[in-house]
Amino acid sequence: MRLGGRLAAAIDVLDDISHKNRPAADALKDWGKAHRFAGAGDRAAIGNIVYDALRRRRSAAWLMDDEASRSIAIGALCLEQGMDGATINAAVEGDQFAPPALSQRELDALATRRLVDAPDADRADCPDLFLEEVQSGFADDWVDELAALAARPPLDLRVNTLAASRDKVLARLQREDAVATALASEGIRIPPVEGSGRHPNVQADQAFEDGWFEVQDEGSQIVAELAGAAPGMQVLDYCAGAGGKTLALSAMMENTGQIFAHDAEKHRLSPIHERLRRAGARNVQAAVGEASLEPLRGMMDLVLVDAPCTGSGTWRRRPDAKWRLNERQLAIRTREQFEILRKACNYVRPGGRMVYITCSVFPEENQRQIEAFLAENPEFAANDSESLWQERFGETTHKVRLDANGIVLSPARTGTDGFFLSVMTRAGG
Ligand SMILES: C[S@@+](CC[C@H](N)C(=O)[O-])C[C@H]1O[C@@H](n2cnc3c(N)ncnc32)[C@H](O)[C@@H]1O
Repeated sequence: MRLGGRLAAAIDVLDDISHKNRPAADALKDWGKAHRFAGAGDRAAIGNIVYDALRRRRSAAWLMDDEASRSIAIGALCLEQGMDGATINAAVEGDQFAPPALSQRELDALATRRLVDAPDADRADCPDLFLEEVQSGFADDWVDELAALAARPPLDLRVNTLAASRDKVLARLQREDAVATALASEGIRIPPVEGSGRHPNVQADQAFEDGWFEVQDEGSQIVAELAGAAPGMQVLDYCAGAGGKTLALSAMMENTGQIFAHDAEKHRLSPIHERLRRAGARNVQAAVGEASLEPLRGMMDLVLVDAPCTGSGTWRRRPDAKWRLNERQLAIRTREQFEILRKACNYVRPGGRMVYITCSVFPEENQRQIEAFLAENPEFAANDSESLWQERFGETTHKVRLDANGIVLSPARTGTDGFFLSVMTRAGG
């Protein structure tokens, strides 16, 4: 397929997403099924236009002075792939599968409008509903932070030290421009894709099957490191899900001690068994439902709460979720998070730690939850964020946002997805 056909396909997919309010991955999958002739390169190129248009929906619409699917797809080609109206028109000329060439009105908009002149919320590609949240979280940096959350993400891997070393994995992935991550001690980064390219399918490599690495954003690796799991500990991973953090903790504990991987929903936990097998992790047992945890009350050195959240910190990877999120969903998540904190804290032993994590950048899900929890539970106190960071990452504090009750990671500061972490210690012990 040429650019014109890819652009037409991306516009169809964007229409499908917006008319049916459905996830981008589902719409792309359906398009692929209905167009089996399209090769992997075409699918990747179409996916890039769709995801770029969703990440940069407001800025692309501003540039084109119109918010239709066609306009945001063309705007995304200009913003992310450095094209202009004349280049696009030259590429679609004579292509029967292409959408109509850019009109004079569209060419004029592209020629005269510059993103630096756009209103802040457009430059930030932020939904109006959540402007207050991000402004209160990021203060003067909110436009830069949200713009970074609208950029293409890298592909990050965590080396499983139970099976390989970082040097070994780096050597294996030499051809993929893989480099060691700046902060996470076992992380490897493959840079964001350029143009119509795609990331390598690292999960098809034998090294993945042999358990050498997992796909995990560097931010997720950093918060797992800051949780402070150590060999021999008794750990409850209260919201273990598919086990991304569980696997990181297991390696940090060198396969010793015990991790109870719990989730309220059995189907959420089910992928963990295969992942544990591949990683060679032997210090983890799965636990479904609160009743199974009764014997652990007051016994855990560490309770990890990787809470269900809006995922606003992962908008680079799931930009469609950014536009689907509403205030009701945020309210449901915050209620759940507080209830989970109330329950999970019962398993911490005197002198033990509870670690609260979200992949959200909204203070409502982060700092305010911790303030409310600490006010209700005076036997818990937040650990000092600066010492926590420095113990693990030395003097690199300029890169990270340190609040009284927690640490915030973000694409603009730490080059990671957005994450929040708070470590709280229970009195006694
Ligand atoms: C952010 S995800 C966990 C991701 C996982 N820790 C990882 O690193 O891959 C949150 C998980 O919390 C679970 N959850 C939701 N409500 C819960 C509750 N009341 N108790 C325990 N787990 C819950 C969800 O099923 C979901 O799997």
